Amino acid sequence: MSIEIDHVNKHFRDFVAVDNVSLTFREGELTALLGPSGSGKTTLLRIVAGLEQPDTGRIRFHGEDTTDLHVSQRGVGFVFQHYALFKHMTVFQNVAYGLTVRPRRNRPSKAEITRKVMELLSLVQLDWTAHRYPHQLSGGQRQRIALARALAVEPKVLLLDEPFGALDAKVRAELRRWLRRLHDEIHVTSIFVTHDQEEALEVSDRVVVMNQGRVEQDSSPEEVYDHPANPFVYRFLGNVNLFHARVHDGVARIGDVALPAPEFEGYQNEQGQAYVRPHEIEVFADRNHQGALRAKVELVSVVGPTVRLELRTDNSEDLVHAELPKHRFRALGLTQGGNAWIRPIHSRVFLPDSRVANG
Ligand SMILES: Nc1ncnc2c1ncn2[C@@H]1O[C@H](COP(=O)(O)OP(=O)(O)OP(=O)(O)O)[C@@H](O)[C@H]1O
Repeated sequence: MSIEIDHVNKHFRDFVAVDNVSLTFREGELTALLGPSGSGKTTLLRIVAGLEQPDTGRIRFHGEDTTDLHVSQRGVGFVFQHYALFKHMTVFQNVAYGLTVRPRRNRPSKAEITRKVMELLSLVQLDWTAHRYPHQLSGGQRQRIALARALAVEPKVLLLDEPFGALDAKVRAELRRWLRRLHDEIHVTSIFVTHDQEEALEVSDRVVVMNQGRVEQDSSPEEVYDHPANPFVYRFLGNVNLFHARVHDGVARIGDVALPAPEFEGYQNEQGQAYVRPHEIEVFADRNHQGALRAKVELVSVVGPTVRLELRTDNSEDLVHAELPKHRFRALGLTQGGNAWIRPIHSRVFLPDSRVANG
């Protein structure tokens, strides 16, 4: 079931929560809606679900206009961050709930419900918890049961709003890999709201980046990370260093370093900003590298196999963040408080009016 959001607007008093958004979610795809708090992700998801009405614009499921359909008629399944299971019901009863409350004529037989619930519980790998109560499960297990419950009614569309938001980092990471594998099995069109860029990049087929109610970028996870559409997306998807750059005839110059910027072929002497990720900064222990800038190592932090450095160049107020493998750091013999030489090896330049190119 594909979903189409067509020129949707939503205001709360004079606050614009969703600003003229048009998106198409393809059948069977898992899409992440990614953005900072307050960017309108949840509001958009609620509009798709039918829990909220848009001021203007239409929602279509598989080409059919559902804008005025009640939530119960849209065939959507939900999992929310705090989607509490019914405490007084066992896991089995929770998952069976959506089927047992159906009117008699649509209700499957008892045997059929049992078969279906057990099938779903084994899909989420929790069939052994069928007779437990929610308080006897971990947070991660509860969210998997919430997902099984959402799937029990065979939704055409699955909507997940920060489903792992309340869990600790390790469980979160495990569950998102699990969700990816599960989605590969069931292929239901799914929209997943998150403000965690790593989660979005790892789980989804497609990432929609939102900011202030608008869509900033709509592409594959690789594209969003490797080719951010604008400075907002660049900053939102991880740490970044900014350098002044002069763009001239397909070349971006950061100090004495010249980096190819073929998209700026034909541009003359434009001033822009070069965005350089910490792992795109080369670090040396000596000065014999063309164009390298001298910097003082202000902070060294070791994070597992990676070393993060904070450096200050002679003529910059801003710190430069660099990241390198621990073995490389050791081989260089750098020390906190000592000198280093740094050189950007890749950048993406944005001109002040947001004209874009790769370096
Ligand atoms: N019912 C409401 N009444 C008034 N303002 C609302 C209402 N619902 C949402 N908003 C506002 O609309 C904006 C967008 O909210 P929304 O929940 O969609 O953002 P979000 O991107 O999902 O953020 P978060 O990640 O914090 O949940 C917020 O500023 C919020 O305060």
